[in-house]
Amino acid sequence: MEGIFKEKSDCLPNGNALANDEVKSPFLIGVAGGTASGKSTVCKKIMEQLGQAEMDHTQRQVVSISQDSFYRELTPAEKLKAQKGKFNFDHPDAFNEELMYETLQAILNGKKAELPSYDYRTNSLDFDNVLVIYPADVVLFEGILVFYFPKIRDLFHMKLFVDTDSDTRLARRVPRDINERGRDLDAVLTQYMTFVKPAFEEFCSPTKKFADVIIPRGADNTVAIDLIVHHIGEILAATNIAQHNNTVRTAAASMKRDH
Ligand SMILES: Nc1ncnc2c1ncn2[C@@H]1O[C@H](COP(=O)(O)OP(=O)(O)O)[C@@H](O)[C@H]1O
Ligand SMILES: O=c1ccn([C@@H]2O[C@H](COP(=O)(O)O)[C@@H](O)[C@H]2O)c(=O)[nH]1
Repeated sequence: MEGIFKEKSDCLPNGNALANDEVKSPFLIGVAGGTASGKSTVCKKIMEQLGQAEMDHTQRQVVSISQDSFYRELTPAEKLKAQKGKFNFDHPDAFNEELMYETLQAILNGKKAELPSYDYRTNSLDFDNVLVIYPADVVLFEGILVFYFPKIRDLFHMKLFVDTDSDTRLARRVPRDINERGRDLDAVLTQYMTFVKPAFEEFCSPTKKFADVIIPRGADNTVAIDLIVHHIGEILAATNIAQHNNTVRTAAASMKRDH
């Protein structure tokens, strides 16, 4: 997975072109929670309420990325295990921690990043479907273990934990994995009891204590989402004012120089 980062944001295609060496360092929000707790749905709602969802992705001020893009590539033997539902995708070792850290660092340094999507049917990264992350003002990073790795946890400016009861999560995971991830009922339940539930208790649930905001009931919690959206809106407004002031300063300096 070489070449994930592109050069500095001078290649930014939207109107927010950066002046000279100015770096667009985003506000990074981590969104953790158990499987099927509603992490992606919460991120989607936040994007929608900020008017970002319908925007072309090159123009967005808020972008959402998933920890699934950082599953490490499996050896042939591990692939065989995964196909039989016998590989533990809920253990921290299933992720490429170093790449995740470097990528988030690069994004924080205003670089464009290209992330593969994840194909749950083949248990592998899909480099034909790449999500290009342009420098943004707010970046949401969601996944089951985004608060597990201390080095990564320390990068977040704000940490949210989506706290949905485990029966509800299982009831959502079963139809989702069958309909969207190509699994059968038996495999979903066996994987859940063998790996997903024990790993949630050992690795994911203990990270709730690191959260700044816990969102009970996930996307149903409209009050919590409204408060978070309001906070992000204030960050974006402050960024826009700072960018405007910077543009005015640069224009004034260049007029003075030309004079
Ligand atoms: N509040 C909700 N009410 C009903 N279904 C939901 C709700 N939130 C999520 N879902 C459904 O549950 C499944 C998992 O949600 P998702 O947001 O993908 O969870 P996660 O990203 O935590 O795995 C999806 O099929 C989604 O449509
Ligand atoms: O190949 C794979 C990779 C991951 N999983 C399961 O996915 C969830 C994490 O995704 P959520 O959207 O947060 O549910 C994790 O619990 C893994 O068990 C998989 O089944 N196969």
